[in-house]
Amino acid sequence: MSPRAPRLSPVEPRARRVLIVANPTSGGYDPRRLERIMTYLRNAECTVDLHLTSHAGEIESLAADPLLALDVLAIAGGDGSVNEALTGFQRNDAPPDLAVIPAGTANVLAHELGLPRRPLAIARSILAHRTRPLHFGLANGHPFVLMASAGFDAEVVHGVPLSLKRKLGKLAYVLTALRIGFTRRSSEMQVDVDGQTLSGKLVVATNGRFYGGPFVLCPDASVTTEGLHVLVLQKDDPVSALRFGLALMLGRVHKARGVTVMAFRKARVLAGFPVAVQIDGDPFGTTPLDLEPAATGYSVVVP
Ligand SMILES: Nc1ncnc2c1ncn2[C@@H]1O[C@H](COP(=O)(O)OP(=O)(O)OP(=O)(O)O)[C@@H](O)[C@H]1O
Repeated sequence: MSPRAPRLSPVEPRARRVLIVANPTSGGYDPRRLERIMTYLRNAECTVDLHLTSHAGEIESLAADPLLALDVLAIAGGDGSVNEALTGFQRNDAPPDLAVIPAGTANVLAHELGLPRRPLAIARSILAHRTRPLHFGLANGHPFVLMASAGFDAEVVHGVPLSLKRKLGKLAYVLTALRIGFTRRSSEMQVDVDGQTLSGKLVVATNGRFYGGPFVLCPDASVTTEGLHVLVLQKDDPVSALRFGLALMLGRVHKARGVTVMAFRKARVLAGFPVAVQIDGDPFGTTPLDLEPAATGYSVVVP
């Protein structure tokens, strides 16, 4: 028996044409969950298609297609897959609204937007088609929806083997941090923030509140509000890293000793020799790093 169609009031706007693009390699990919979402949508007379990616970069190309003719492009994947969609939208003059079906390793954006995980609730929110602006930042001109950072955490993102990430999920990051944390060479970075110069060992430009899942990094930030914040951490030795890690788990890292937090419009991160950079949980080369908010946001479906 097919699942019951979600009920909507007649006045609510409806999504009628939906394309779900799923990354089958993402951490929590579940084809049965997608099937159920599609059944709910079809029962509510919505035209829905499913496209499974076969390689990285495919979501970006699809999202850039000006002939998509969709109400909603729903990305079933993690934060990296959503990042690809935003990158594609940058080249699309009339992008559809974005929806996110959370299925990644950390899914920070799902926490930011308070997205549901149950298929019926996801289908309901897509059908109801209530949207908010999704603001994002630019790192060397490339979109990031959650954060861009340089230093130890980016080295971990660069160093975590994909097979370990698939097998252990978030634990793979902890093990990689322990593996490299005691032997790495730390580097001092200079951060020029709106004309002010700071220095530190780890620099995180964040568009949202959360980091690494449900952990609050910057309570004043929100992906649905314009603007970015930067956190500069003065130390990254193993003891300090542990202290900051514990503060993060308690949602107090922004108040920790040795951490500077500020809202900014333009920032530039420089180092004596190249330091690893990550955006939205994926490797993104090395410093220098130019950071700024994007001029406009895209519409994203919210519950
Ligand atoms: N079919 C595919 N094969 C290989 N890589 C893909 C494919 N489709 C998308 N990708 C890439 O996989 C990267 C990671 O995927 P995604 O973010 O969806 O999952 P994740 O890594 O488990 O989650 P998270 O980013 O939350 O940690 C994306 O940046 C995307 O470019």
